[in-house]
Amino acid sequence: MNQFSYQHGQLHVEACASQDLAHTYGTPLYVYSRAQLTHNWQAFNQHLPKPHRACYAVKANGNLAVLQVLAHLGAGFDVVSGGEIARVLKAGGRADSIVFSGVAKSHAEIEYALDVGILQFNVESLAELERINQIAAERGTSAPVSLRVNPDVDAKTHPYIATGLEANKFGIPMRDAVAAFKRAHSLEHVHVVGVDCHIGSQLTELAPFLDAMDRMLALVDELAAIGIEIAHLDMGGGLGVTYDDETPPAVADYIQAMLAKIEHYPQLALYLEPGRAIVANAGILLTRVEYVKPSDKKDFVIVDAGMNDMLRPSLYQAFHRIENTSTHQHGEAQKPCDVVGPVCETGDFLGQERKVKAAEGDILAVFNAGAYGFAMSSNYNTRVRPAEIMVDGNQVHVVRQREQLEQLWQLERTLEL
Ligand SMILES: Cc1ncc(COP(=O)(O)O)c(C=O)c1O
Ligand SMILES: N[C@@H](CCCC[NH3+])C(=O)O
Repeated sequence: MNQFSYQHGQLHVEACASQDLAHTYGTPLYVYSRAQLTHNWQAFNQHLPKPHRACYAVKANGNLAVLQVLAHLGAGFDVVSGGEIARVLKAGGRADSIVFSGVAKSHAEIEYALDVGILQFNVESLAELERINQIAAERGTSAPVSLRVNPDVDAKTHPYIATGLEANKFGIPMRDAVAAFKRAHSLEHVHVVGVDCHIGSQLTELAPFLDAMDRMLALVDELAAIGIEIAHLDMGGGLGVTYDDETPPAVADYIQAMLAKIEHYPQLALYLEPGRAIVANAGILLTRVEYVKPSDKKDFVIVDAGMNDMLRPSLYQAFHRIENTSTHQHGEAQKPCDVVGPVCETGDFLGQERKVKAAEGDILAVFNAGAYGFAMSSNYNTRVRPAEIMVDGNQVHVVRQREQLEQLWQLERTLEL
């Protein structure tokens, strides 16, 4: 029997395999599935025939093996730093498939992106536009730019991951958009290829996407009327996944609804930047129970993964399903428990008020951990970050070694006062 399967749309690791993996590779441990990653990618790709395209948002999970799988499948990439460009290239991704987002692109990052020849800059302000033009001029070249416009649409998601409201720092306000495009059109060393927006992450309804698209298309019409032709309409990422009981639209419905809107725009290529929807359910986090500390109202299940390994629950009060993979633990606990980590913060928890029955040494699985899991990990509390492995059929590959405490300590010792 295959030890790795997909149940309820999520990577499922047989109990004995979880124990083996935890034993062999140590905990905390991120486990990714190549098959699920491939499946998720295909769901996007099959509905986006050329010239449309999906550019995977590297920030969700920048593991080189993950990027390599996607590069082999012909993915484009959405990046937000020079480091992410370097990773994509290292993993075999094509420079001319990269869109570069982010509000604070530095001189060095713009130079690097121009030198490797990316597909487009998603420009977030007039000041950035001028900087790109100047750097392109110094290099005797012209930069492909798409202007990120803030459509002022409520994405109905957690406020920290809503990006398309006027109050957010992202993009150029819609009322300034036409003037910004005129300016871009007039500059000698940039050429306008597109218009872009990204309204937020973990969206579970279609309406905000379509609302934003209507506003973007009205802008495309307005620009056409003054002779500025737009080739790429980049609608960003944001499609949500089921962590608990959310019911986000299916990928096919989401894409088809968008393509229907541009039916009468034969010149437009639709670009999407999915992150979470590609990797979230392709990953789990395995963690070992260190102690169980009873108290009157609830128990604390203290595990070896903390907020430095998996920040989402602490930062967004995000829900991740947690299961005990140890076979002797059947049924639900009598009392609710908080699954908490080793970090010295009260907000260091993976789950609260759960009914996880657990004992010291058990291995718990935290589901849907493939997106913004390892990617947001840190060395807080001078803790080492976990290893990452990828299962490919019944084969297991270590795709990032666990950091070693000795190395971390060594680094500390080399720091000079
Ligand atoms: C510009 C941009 N594109 C794409 C994404 C990916 O979003 P998601 O992982 O929700 O698909 C993000 C993150 O929210 C983003 O800021
Ligand atoms: N880090 C967020 C998603 C934000 C993506 C960046 N715009 C999360 O874990 O849900």
